[in-house]
Amino acid sequence: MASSSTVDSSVSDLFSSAPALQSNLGILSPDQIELAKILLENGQSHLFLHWSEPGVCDNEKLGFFDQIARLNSSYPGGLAAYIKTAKELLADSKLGKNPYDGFSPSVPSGENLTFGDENFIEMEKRGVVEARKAAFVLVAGGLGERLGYNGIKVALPRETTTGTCFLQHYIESILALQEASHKVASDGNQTDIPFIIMTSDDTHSRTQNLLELNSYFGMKSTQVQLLKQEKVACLDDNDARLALDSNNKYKIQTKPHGHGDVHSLLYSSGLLDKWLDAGLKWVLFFQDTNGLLFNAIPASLGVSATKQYHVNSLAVPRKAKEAIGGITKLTHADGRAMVINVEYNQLDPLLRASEFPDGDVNCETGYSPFPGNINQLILELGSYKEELQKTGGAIKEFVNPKYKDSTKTSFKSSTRLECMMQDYPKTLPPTARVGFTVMDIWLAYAPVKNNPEDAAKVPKGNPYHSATSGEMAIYRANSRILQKAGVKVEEPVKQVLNGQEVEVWSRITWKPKWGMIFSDIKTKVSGNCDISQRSTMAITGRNVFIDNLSLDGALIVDSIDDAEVKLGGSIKNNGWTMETVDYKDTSVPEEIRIRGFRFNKVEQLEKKFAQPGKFSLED
Ligand SMILES: O=c1ccn([C@@H]2O[C@H](COP(=O)(O)OP(=O)(O)O[C@H]3OC[C@@H](O)[C@H](O)[C@H]3O)[C@@H](O)[C@H]2O)c(=O)[nH]1
Ligand SMILES: [Mg+2]
Repeated sequence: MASSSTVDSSVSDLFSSAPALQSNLGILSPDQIELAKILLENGQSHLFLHWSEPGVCDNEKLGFFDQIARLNSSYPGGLAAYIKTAKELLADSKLGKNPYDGFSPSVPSGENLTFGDENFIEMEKRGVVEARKAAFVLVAGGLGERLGYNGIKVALPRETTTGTCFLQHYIESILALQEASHKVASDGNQTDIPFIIMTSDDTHSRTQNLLELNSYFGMKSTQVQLLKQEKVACLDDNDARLALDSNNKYKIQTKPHGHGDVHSLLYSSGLLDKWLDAGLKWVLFFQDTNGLLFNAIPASLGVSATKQYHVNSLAVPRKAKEAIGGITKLTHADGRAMVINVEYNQLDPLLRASEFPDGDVNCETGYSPFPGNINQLILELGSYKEELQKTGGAIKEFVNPKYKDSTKTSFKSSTRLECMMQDYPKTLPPTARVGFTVMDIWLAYAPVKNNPEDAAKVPKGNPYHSATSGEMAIYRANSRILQKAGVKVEEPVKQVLNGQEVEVWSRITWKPKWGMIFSDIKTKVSGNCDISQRSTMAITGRNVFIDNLSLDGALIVDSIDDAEVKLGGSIKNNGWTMETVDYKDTSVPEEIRIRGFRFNKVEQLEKKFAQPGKFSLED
């Protein structure tokens, strides 16, 4: 037939552009030949230039196509779509095209929450009611290059008073919310809150091991699910020619695609339908190392529910030039408008190119007028699924090549497309309800991103985002929350640790099940209580009540749920002192030395209540 012979001749034309591949067609399966066609049709014949004759390196050749098959299936639209988008974005980048062309930025207005006031307390209660209809998604595929820690970030201690790691704290927080939510549920719905963790080849097996070694920190193993993101192909030039690995010419170089992958992974996992069927309503996304995050979750979920937001981003006041994105209203000349994160490296040029000639600077409040994105997103499940059905979970991408010179014709090293989860709203229709919720930094945001050396160089007044500041922020938040609940917690002292000046507050910690929301915490505190600055207090039990307690030293209390324990009276001991440690001192474990201090447990009152009943400290 005429038509099939045309096809055949165009196919053989295609393969004649890569003779080394053509001579190897006999070792390839029909599927592999299809993949080869896709590559050739998209300008990738250079990949086969060095291929040896059949019989030599055949296993490597099959391995090459295994990798191509993975790269093709893990990207929405496959490699053809990846290469096409790459060509377009590289051309725009070469022209220096502004990604926000036609849009002018302005300061958006959002919901402001003040910890402890009536509205905040109401929002928290509403959030607890909603929590049993939520699923949590942690993006933890990043290497944490800025921190430079050798392990996975979620295994780092959130604080070293108890040594609880981030992942344990997140799981215990979700379980505490689940339990609190089931308690107030009127419909008898007692489903478990799903917890999804996005990993990558860099973090997957270590995350899995951490969970298994610790029995999932108390969660059912079926409640937790890991979704691994794949890396994407690197690009060598403006024609989007895929880059070969310099050590193995049968392998494509790959790099991470960014946290935006979480949307296509969720979409292709089939979980969204499952969740809708189970009556879920919210998907909450969060990042690997914010130890304060769950202080902000209940109230902001309450805001989402009250305002019926399809998208709610959590934000905090932002210092100019701080490495967090700015939430910005972008209005197009044609009338379109959206409220979206502008990433920290793009905010200054965008502002300078419009009505903000000074760029990214603080205003009279001492903060940038643009709220800082902490990348905690609450999405309404129904509209989320509808949107992903249209996009397949694809998120607007960007490319950031480092050019060799101003001709922008070659790169210093290969580049790749990237995407960010907070760019999800970019494709939403104008009818979507997109909002954001601003909270105090001390309450809601203390990420661990910077290594000690870089943290010490952060401009004065800007947050360090280090292991030191991350831990100190936990003590500050807990101290302030107890102050607000009526405890006289002594004011902090200033100390320099690993070259960073921080406030050192009393080392107060508790388990999420002790107090998840402020109204619960208030029921756990009564009478005249005071805690001195040099004190340590760790509560790991649930029904523990602080009542007329005066603490000057260290107090560690654990109890079973059926034990009701009163912490009262005057407790004084030598306590735990803080010893400074230099981050360069490799005789100290890495997770400790990056903090710049460790505890010397000189003396403490340690109590464990393992029997049901009512007790006080004297028992
Ligand atoms: O490919 C990736 C990259 C990153 N990640 C995860 O995404 C999270 C954020 O990664 P990074 O810490 O590198 O992000 P950045 O600090 O560059 O910026 C991010 O957090 C601060 C916000 O203000 C920014 O808007 C947001 O992009 C981490 O939990 C990381 O593990 C992935 O899961 N996969
Ligand atoms: Mg990053």
